[in-house]
Amino acid sequence: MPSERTHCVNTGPTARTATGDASAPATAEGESAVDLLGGLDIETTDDVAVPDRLIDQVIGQDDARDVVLKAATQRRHVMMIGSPGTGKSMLAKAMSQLLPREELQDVLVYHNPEDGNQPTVRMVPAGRGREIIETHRVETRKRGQLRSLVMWLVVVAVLGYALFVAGEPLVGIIAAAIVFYVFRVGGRTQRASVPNLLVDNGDQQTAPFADATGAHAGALLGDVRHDPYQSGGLATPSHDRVEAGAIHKASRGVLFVDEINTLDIRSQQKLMTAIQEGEFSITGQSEQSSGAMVKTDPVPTDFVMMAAGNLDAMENMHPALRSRIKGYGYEVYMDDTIADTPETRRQFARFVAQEVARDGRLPAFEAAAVAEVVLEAQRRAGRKGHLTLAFRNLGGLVRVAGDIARAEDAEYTTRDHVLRAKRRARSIEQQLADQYIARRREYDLSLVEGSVVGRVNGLAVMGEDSGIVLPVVAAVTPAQGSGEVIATGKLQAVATEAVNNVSAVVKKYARVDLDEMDVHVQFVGAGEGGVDGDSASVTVAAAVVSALEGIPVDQSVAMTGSLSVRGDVLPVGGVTYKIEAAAKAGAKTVVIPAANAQDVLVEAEFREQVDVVPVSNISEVLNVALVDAVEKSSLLDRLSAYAPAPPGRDRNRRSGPTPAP
Ligand SMILES: Nc1ncnc2c1ncn2[C@@H]1O[C@H](COP(=O)(O)OP(=O)(O)OP(=O)(O)O)[C@@H](O)[C@H]1O
Repeated sequence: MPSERTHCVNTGPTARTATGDASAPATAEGESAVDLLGGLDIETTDDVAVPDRLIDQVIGQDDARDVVLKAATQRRHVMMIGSPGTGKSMLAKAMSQLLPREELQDVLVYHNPEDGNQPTVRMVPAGRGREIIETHRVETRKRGQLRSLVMWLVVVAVLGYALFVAGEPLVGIIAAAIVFYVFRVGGRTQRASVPNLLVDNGDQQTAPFADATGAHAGALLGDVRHDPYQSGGLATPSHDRVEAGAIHKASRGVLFVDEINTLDIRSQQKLMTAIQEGEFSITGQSEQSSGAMVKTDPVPTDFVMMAAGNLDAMENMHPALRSRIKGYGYEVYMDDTIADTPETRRQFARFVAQEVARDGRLPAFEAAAVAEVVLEAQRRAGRKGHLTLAFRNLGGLVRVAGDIARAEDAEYTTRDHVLRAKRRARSIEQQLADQYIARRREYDLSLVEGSVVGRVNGLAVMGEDSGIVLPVVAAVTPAQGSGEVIATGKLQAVATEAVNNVSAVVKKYARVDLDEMDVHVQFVGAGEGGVDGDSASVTVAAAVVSALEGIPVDQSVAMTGSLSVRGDVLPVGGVTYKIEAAAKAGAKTVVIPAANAQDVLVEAEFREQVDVVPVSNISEVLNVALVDAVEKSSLLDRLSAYAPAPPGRDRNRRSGPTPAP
């Protein structure tokens, strides 16, 4: 639960302008921390008010928020589909705060004297369950004490009679043992009269929230424990062995199941029954267990279901379960990004304050540190004019920065802490990519100087956020029969696809018939991962054309882009990370699809290192990548008839510095 905070600054549109170092430029584009905070007048996140209700803490996801608010009043189910860490479980918890608490009940399970294997169930208002149990316990204790007293009196009487009157000590001991046993067995009947408090809502401040993500059948549906002592009066009464499942604990509250498709089919079917009937009997889940004999009366399962997952989850979940949720509720797709406006920036400042409050140990963030988080949110969005909504990862950055500050006993988390955290909180893929780049340097695989025929520095993405330079080498030889595409390594399919994409373009202008040539393509140093045939197609095309025409490629140029059969360069993903990888590897120019120009948000340190050239068609790519030669002019002339380059763009007149983010 979020801690309550003093309300100091309204993160709404009326906030004033900040003072102090927050007004210093924080980005190369000259945006000050104040701008990056949407004009917020704060020194640290201590000055930012954190709302009490979770639903008010949710940033972005307007559709999902509306749905949750609506579903809470109507008690409808919700299915949320979207990327991890965008707030699905947060919204589910928020829903539990919105549902009325007054209706909560406790559930008690009683021994059934007529059939010990069918315990009876009773519902009482929340909090009453504990009172009932306590009353029963006190009564049982009193009766037990009286019983013990009586038992010891009888034992003493029996022993006394046997010893002093009958003179038969052995008979007396046996008789006393029988008395002792009879009283013990009787005592068990007394224990059986104490009910089992199956669902205890006594302390619930809000409607319950049960997270059944990855739960096994017993945890989801309830279970009856196995009893190894089933004879000799030692058995535990069956009602005492009954355990509630998440579906019972969530009754009148929220049952949250993330990655819903990972629940086994049988559990999904039972879940459906629980949703439909609003009650579900508890029985032992293991057929070999003595618990399997036991089945309680139905226990209420009147919960609101909040299911979540990614798109795969929706495809793989039981269709009937999906239709049940859909039929009695809403489906909502989570947003990945949100428009970057002063208002959303202020909300991001609140996000940092929320995470600091939630963690409870992190030093508050200075305004400039918050601005750096907003910058990172811009970068991670991968779209110009947007901020990422992948808050779990962004929260990770906040925590690492705060932890660094804490380790240094700093009073506040500063911009420098955030910058260091960004380096430290690299994903596995980023770490791998850096190792990969270092290793390639060692083996001299990264060639970023001079010119080579048929070799082009392509760019690829590992994971979601790590670029690598992936050179493509092509050679063209006359074919024995009809020409083939031959790729070395495991990337035959990728290479064939890329060459097929470019062959239409090549055929139009080439002086040789590509069908009569074998095209050899090699992705240098690539494993299976990282290479997406589509985004490599411009690279493959440039390598093949260079090899066909014998014109060297400038190795300081790296490129990415997808090629249409008409020769247009189409947008691809991960351009920012690719540009950064090219800069790290030492490239001087990066060719990207013009349509991606607005997505570029390169870290300041790389901005001066590379010249980014947005292009729209293959002739522009070749114009930039091929070194000046007579053959090049002839090639470009032939190409211009097919895919004319925009006027004024030639190798000596590139588009200038990195486009502003
Ligand atoms: N929209 C949001 N607004 C504010 N904070 C958020 C938002 N989304 C996520 N967070 C923060 O990130 C944390 C993790 O988010 P949450 O667990 O809700 O993600 P999720 O979508 O359920 O992810 P997963 O599907 O991986 O479980 C939250 O506890 C919260 O601190």
